Amino acid sequence: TGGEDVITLGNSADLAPCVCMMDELEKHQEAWPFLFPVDCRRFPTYKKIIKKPMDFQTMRHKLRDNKYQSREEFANDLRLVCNNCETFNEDESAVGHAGHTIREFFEKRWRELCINS
Ligand SMILES: Cn1cc(C(=O)NCCN)ccc1=O
Repeated sequence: TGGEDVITLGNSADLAPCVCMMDELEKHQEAWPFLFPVDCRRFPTYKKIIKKPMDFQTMRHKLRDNKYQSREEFANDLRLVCNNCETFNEDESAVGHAGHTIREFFEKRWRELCINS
């Protein structure tokens, strides 16, 4: 009755770095394999092999709908996109190479956005 301690949850941090990163990811030259969910009609085995599909459109919708409780949840969805890509594609394939490029871009830029915010 008013005496309860207010517990502040550190993970409801400002999501501004996520919006900025989402903009940059969608514009990236190597984003093309990840802009929309993988088409399971073109790749019938995808849903069986990849248990948790993720893509940039889905991430953008989660941001819009306030589904991310923290920056880390957002970062982990991007890492899921890249891990799924490595599972399903050869490193030397066009899609596989794009996944490595997007991951390297993300990790470097994410540090810059989060440290200076
Ligand atoms: C992420 N990913 C994308 C594709 C693809 O071909 N996307 C269509 C682009 N127009 C294939 C396999 C895969 O893991």
